[in-house]
Amino acid sequence: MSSSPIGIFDSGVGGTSIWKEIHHLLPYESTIYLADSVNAPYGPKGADKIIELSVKNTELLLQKGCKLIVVACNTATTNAIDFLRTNYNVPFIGIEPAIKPAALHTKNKAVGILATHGTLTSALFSKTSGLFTKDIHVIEQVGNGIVELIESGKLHSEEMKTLLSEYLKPMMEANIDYLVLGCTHYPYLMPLLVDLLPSHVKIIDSGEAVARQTKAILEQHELLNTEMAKPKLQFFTNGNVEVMSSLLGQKYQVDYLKF
Ligand SMILES: N[C@@H](CCC(=O)O)C(=O)O
Repeated sequence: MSSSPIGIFDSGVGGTSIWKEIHHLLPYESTIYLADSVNAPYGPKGADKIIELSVKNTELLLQKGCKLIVVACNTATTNAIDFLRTNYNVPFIGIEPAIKPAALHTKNKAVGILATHGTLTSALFSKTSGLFTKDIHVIEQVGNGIVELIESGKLHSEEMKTLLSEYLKPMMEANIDYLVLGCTHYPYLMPLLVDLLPSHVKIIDSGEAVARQTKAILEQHELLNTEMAKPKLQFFTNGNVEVMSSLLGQKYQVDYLKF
């Protein structure tokens, strides 16, 4: 039904960066967001476990009546979206690292990508990357520890700055002019990254593209909400409510839910 909510899930709070883009583009759509923080990070887990967790989140969103599901997690998309699309009869929107625009626009022919182990080792990522980066130096970096720090409320910590400096060093040495953020937690690092990187480096993520794709698929299925009324915005976490509230902004209510 077109008035039903859009369901969104991530391994934790990171996907709220995608929720913000979706809500900005589609302000009349009701949404239900699930942060599976108790199981974060998904990145180091094997594909079978990531599929199992994605199924659990999907089934809960479907029980809550969602008309479309956004997998607001690169790791879950690259490992589980094919399984979800095959097994559930609802449209799914996924998110993948924006390697294509970076590869098309880099002048230095050098692009950095920061993502999880699960994303960088996935078949879907190697396929996309292989298609667009033949003559480009791609510096891949696993963001070990970043998601854990964000999930524990240490976004602006010294530990985070130290980790990021270490991860960006080889990229700066290779003179990258694009940095691709391949994890939905990472847009929250933007102020830190801007401080650490030279000003000519462009930092890109896929958030806006996901919002546009969500709109296009809703239109295609005639599922766009036609009522211009105040939407119902629900946020659930099985982890720390305060951490999520501080990232999202205090005007939104976050509830604890065991799932
Ligand atoms: N939100 C993350 C998941 C990170 C993790 O749980 O390791 C992503 O987009 O990949």
